[in-house]
Amino acid sequence: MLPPASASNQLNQEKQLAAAAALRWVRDGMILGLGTGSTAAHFITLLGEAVRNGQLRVQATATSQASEAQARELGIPLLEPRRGLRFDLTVDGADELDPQLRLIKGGGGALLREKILATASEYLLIIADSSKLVPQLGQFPLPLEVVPFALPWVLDAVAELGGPPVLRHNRQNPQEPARSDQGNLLVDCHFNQISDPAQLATQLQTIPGVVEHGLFLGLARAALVTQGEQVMVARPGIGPVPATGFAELP
Ligand SMILES: O=C(CO)[C@H](O)[C@H](O)COP(=O)(O)O
Repeated sequence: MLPPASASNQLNQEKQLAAAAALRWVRDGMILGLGTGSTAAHFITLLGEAVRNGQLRVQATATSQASEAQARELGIPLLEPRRGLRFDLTVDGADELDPQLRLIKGGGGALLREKILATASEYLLIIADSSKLVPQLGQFPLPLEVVPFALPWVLDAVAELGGPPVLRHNRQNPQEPARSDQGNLLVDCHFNQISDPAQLATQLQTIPGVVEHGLFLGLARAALVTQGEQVMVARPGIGPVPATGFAELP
């Protein structure tokens, strides 16, 4: 097994390769959704270069304040939310994806805006390193965005569902809870194995005070997952097979 530093370098390289492959799915004139996290950040960097070089003219909306700041700094034209706004393509990372392209997202705390943009997109393309593809969801703790007042009751309800909940803390200031861009709390639920993601999603949706959960079901149309140096493409229930490059959108 690789030592941790080399393993994380390798995963970072895989993220960069997946991001570079995703750039080839972007067409001139597209309206894009920009994801959040380290893999999405690689994509935004490459997109910014393509915009600066005049290779691509696009407009975009970001799924977090962090991604928005990065895109603004790189000169990517940004669109505010408005009625009727739809995205041709949203490119985002994931914490876990299974062979049906069901996802766990929200490790970076942006699950609410990520789900809003994914739902408003014609095409959600996931980019990921090889560690993210799993046979069954649940090893990665499932994030919830929770209204602060509701926290105690949400913790009780999630514990009853069999996913021991842990309130996420601010990395810079561990005494404080982590907050989403909306000012809500984040709770990570340790289910370990999620045998029926659809049933769990329904159960979580009915808990008052849960603003959103990190299960993304039926939203991803394709995923670019790098294994070593090879970028693979997976579609729900199909693949992964080596990605061939251009014109992957149906
Ligand atoms: O859902 C997310 C943020 O809320 C990210 O897409 C997810 O956490 C993956 O992050 P990374 O690309 O850094 O591994």
